[in-house]
This record gives sequence, C-alpha cells and structure tokens, in this order.
Amino acid sequence: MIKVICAILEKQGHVLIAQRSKHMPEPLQWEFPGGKLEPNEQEQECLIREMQEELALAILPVTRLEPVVYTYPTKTILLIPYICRYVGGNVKLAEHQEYAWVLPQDLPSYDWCPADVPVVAQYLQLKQTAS
Ligand SMILES: Nc1nc2c([nH]c(=O)n2[C@H]2C[C@H](O)[C@@H](COP(=O)(O)OP(=O)(O)OP(=O)(O)O)O2)c(=O)[nH]1
Repeated sequence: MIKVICAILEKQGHVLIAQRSKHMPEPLQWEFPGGKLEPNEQEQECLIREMQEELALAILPVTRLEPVVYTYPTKTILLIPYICRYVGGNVKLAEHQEYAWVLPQDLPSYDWCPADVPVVAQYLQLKQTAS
C-alpha cells in the first residue's frame, strides 16, 4: 500500500487546493497537495518537502486527521491528511495545472480525487465541531 501525505493548508480562513495536471495519475482532479512518503522519511518531513518542491511554500503540519484507504484500479493508497499552518512563500506551480484558495464551505463543489472525498467531509466535520 502506497502512503501518500497531503496538506490541508489553512491561511486567513481559506484552504489551498490543487488541480492535478493532465499528465499525472488522476488527471485534472483536485487534491490536497502532497505526495508519496519516501523510505526512512517522517510524515511531517515528507509534507514539508513536497510542499516546497511542488508549490514553493513553507508550511508547518499541525493536526493529523484520520487516514483514508482507497483502491484505484491499479493501486491502493493510504492517504494521510494533516491540517497545516502557512509559514511563508508564494505559490509557484511546479507540477499542478491550477490552484485555488477556497472557503471551507466551497470545498465540496470541486471534482476531487475520489480518495479525498472523505477527507473533505472529515475536515468540514471538524470545523463545525470547533466553531
Ligand atoms: N498528493 C496527493 N495525491 C493524492 C491525493 N488523493 C489521491 O488520491 N492521491 C493519489 C494520486 C496519486 O495516485 C498518488 C500520489 O502520487 P503523487 O504523484 O502526487 O506523489 P509524488 O509527487 O510523490 O509522486 P512521484 O511524482 O514521485 O511519482 O495519490 C491527494 O489529496 N494528494
């Protein structure tokens, strides 16, 4: 099973989401940016690296959410989400097609990678409980 770490990056009440390019697996679908955990890497370390490589952003992972297992036709992934705090940088796309800072309530209206759908639900649930 492939472990994928993803960031729910919060900044001024908005959340960063990214659209996969047509050359990536799961083309043109939206995701929480991140990537595969490498051997001998800590989850938070992986996320800090991926956010820097893919988006030129410095972030701090804060809260680990419940991981989601999802089976695609050719692979099974364990998607591990972290709510993250923005530290610095301006978005510079290296791999993605597009990005957007969206209000939490608008998250459900995007065409998500299927593995992310329960992550969005979990995040919104948590936000409701917190407020
Ligand atoms: N990064 C990320 N990947 C996701 C999410 N949801 C989801 O199903 N995936 C899938 C898409 C890919 O099949 C896989 C992650 O691969 P990736 O291509 O983003 O990771 P990577 O940058 O480390 O990969 P690579 O280019 O080194 O092969 O997980 C998500 O929210 N974020």
